[in-house]
Amino acid sequence: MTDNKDIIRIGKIKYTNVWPLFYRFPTGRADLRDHVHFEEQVPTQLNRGIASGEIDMGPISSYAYGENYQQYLLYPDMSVSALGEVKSILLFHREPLESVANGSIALTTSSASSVNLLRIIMEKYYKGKPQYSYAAPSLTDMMVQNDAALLIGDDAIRASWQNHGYRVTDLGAEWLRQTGQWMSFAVWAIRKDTAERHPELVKRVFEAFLESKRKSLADPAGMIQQAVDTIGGTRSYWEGYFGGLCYDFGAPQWSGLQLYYDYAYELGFLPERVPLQIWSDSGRSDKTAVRG
Ligand SMILES: C=C(O[C@@H]1C=C(C(=O)O)C=C[C@H]1O)C(=O)O
Repeated sequence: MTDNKDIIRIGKIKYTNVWPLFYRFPTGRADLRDHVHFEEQVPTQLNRGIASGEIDMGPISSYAYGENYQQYLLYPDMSVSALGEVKSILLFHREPLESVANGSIALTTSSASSVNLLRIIMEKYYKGKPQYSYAAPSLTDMMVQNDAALLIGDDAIRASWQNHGYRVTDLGAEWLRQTGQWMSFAVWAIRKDTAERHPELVKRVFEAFLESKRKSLADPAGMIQQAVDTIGGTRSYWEGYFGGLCYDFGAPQWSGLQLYYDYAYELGFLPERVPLQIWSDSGRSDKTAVRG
């Protein structure tokens, strides 16, 4: 039985990319209604919130899991991943990447996974260490004093619709080109102490997320219309956007993400090799599969 006092604080990424996992989440269901509370923020805020314990679980930057994996487990079967083009992880630049690699890049303050994916790509494949600075996500302002700008999420989507005249590199496509691998940008992390304290509720929330994913992807019309109404663009744009992302998290995604962590470790961004600790429905960490 779920204790009446049980409540789980769930982070929600403030971008359209996570909608399938939330759009049909059965928030009003009797066994969830008083037990889940959502906090909507950009990824870097959620990364900090879950690390400090203000949030119990939810999607965070995959890089943030790597920084603090000792404290977390990962739900299987849910992520924001792509094999190739993402459409919302975009580097805008004036010159070819070979020259950007020795130039200056403005980075959105909302990202951790994509920022470090960019650093990996620059160092490993373009042999460069550009000068990085953080900036608010405005393409026009970021390009005033820089050779390139990294945007993610809806900021990247909106910028891609501007008549900006820059070259655009989709980092998911570039990662696939260089490695042949998947990339997972967001993973669903649960604090281990939460999984231990509320095993039943953590299982119920897992099933609720999967229900939302299944229903949203099977019948995406309402979600797509809401994206058109709130962000803009056409129905066919959003069909292509949601269709190009993958919300699964299994062996193919694990292998791409493990390579990303291995490179981040090799280049000295992360202090240790990162194991993928997957939650299993006992909710107990001692029964949890460890990969990597
Ligand atoms: C696909 C995306 O993935 C995101 C990128 C993240 C990051 O770079 O840290 C974190 C979560 C995801 O929302 C996107 O934002 O468009």
